[in-house]
Amino acid sequence: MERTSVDIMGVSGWVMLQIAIGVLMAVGWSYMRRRKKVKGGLKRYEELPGPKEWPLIRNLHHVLTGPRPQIHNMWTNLALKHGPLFRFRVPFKNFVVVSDPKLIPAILGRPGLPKTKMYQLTSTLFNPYGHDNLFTYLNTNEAEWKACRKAFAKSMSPESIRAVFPKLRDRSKLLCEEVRKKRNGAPLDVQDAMQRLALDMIMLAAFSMDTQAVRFGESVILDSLHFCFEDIFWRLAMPWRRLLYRALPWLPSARANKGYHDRLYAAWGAICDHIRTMGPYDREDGSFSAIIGTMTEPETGKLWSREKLMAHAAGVVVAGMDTTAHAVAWALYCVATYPGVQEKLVAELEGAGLLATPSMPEPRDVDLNVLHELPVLDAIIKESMRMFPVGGSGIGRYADRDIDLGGYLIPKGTEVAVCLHTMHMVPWNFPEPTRFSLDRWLQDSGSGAVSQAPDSPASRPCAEAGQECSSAPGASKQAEHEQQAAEVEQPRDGQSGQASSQPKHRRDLKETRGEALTKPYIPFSAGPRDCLGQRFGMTEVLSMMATICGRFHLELDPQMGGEAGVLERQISSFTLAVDGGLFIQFHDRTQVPAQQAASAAAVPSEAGGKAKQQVPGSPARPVFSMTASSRRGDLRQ
Ligand code: HEM
Repeated sequence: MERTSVDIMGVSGWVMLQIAIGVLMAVGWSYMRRRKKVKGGLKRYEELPGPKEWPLIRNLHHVLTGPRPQIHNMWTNLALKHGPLFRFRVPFKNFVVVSDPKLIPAILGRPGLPKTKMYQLTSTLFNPYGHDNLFTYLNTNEAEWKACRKAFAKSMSPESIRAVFPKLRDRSKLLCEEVRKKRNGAPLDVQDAMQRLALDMIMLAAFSMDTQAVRFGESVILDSLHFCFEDIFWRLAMPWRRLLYRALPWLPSARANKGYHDRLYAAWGAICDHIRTMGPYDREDGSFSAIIGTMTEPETGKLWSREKLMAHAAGVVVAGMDTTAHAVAWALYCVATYPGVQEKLVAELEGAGLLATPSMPEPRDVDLNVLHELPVLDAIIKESMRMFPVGGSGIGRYADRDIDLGGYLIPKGTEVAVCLHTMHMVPWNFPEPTRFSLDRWLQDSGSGAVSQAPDSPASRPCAEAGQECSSAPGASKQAEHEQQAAEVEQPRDGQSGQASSQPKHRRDLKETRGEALTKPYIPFSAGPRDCLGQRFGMTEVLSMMATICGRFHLELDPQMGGEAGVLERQISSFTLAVDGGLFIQFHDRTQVPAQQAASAAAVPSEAGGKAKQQVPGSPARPVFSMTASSRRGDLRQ
């Protein structure tokens, strides 16, 4: 058949014209839509600064390069290049990364943004039934999150902490005895040792259960947790892994995977049984067991099911153990590594009667009041949590609607990351951010005595929020309960028109809270989803540090390769950690050689600065460790 001149490859000119018009209309519609959205003066997401994209994979190469997952460093380095608000895209996911404190209220405040779905990936750690817990609920408007947050907050009150404090202190002393007996002077993996101590502490405080992990025997919870954490990361990298295990359950790795998960769930189950057998509980009992053991379903009034109890009990153990352990491990690293820091701390502990010496092998017991009077220790912990925030790689939120962030229109569906490491390590938030400096947190009265600077970046947010969280573990925190309750009961956006009906102190809290949210120092996050256990966690960290540093002189083990070696081996895991272990030598102060004691007594005027050089090639010592990576070996088989 003869074709007309406008026939192209068998398609008539008329059809071609219609397609062309269709394409033009689609382009025009999308252009108009964008124009309409950016009408309010907002710029488009695509206009945000950000790293150069490659075809198809976009920015994925940034994640895939490098020997270890160091998401925190990646975000910080990109922020240094592209500024406090930048875009980052991988196939099928758009991110925006924020390190401008002024933008935090829109993300972490109220109404703020919900947590990203990534949090729910961790639910396999807590129970096999898919129940959520405080950590994995995505939205602050979920009734269950509100009820749990309000109820659990009671167990973190100053009175509850005071009641369990002797147990916490005695457990730190037990760890010190074990190390003295078994590993004096030998390299100790402080990540492992502090996980053992933090596990014992949370189990004793929350459930009155004694896991005796500090005895350095086998720990089912720690071993299984390490494996199950790793499984989550492997599932992210290889989403088909779970299906493969289901399809081929006889594979050795599938069997190992199931075995570790089963053992973990059995351990959580044992906690639930213990909670139930300890009941019935007194109405006045503020312990975590009592609170969680009496939680009921709002519809039926029945006690929580065992499965749900398991999700929440496990959630508190996991959230409270790994974070505290790594916070202490990093603080010990700072004491052992940065010049002048240990000497300043020793002088302070000696002044408070907390230093062991050959003539006084058992120093005074740490108590809550004395912990409050140790500004140098407090500053060390704060500075260490600034440079090494354990929730380092980020607080993940999700734009559930189009939002205005810093004058840019962030489209619905974008992942919004507030990386704590980036917040703390960029010069627009902290001058000379890579320098470890206690002076950020201390003021000198002129007489040589130091105290906490009243407007230090840490004290401001807590004091203003009425929390006194990180600096005053034993202080009276009047109205805290009401505040915690107010947080979950009242919206904080000031839009609801309910403000005038609230009691005055609640309104004050609400007003100051907004400002506190714009502070750059947020190791415990900020806003309604900030850390539930921060008061308890800081009490643990302070008492562990005072007890350990009062009894041991610390030295970073030469195998770590000094500061550079440690920084190179950092990994963004559930918490910011050191791959392969963080080895520090613990030298008993009651037997410190004379020459070391003399150097410890010399207090330099300025603590901080660059790390000491380690002596290479020191003699090999027995290594006391059950490091994450040695456990990881199983998984790679
Ligand atoms: C020094 C120790 C600790 C640090 C640095 C820390 C840090 C954090 C951070 C950054 C978050 C926010 C996580 C996110 O949104 O992605 C968080 C949440 C949480 N933390 Fe902690 N934490 C510590 C100790 C504890 C302790 C001891 C407990 C319990 C006893 C605890 C329980 C929780 C819970 C339940 C949440 C979730 C709260 C919610 O979403 O409503 N934490 N923590």
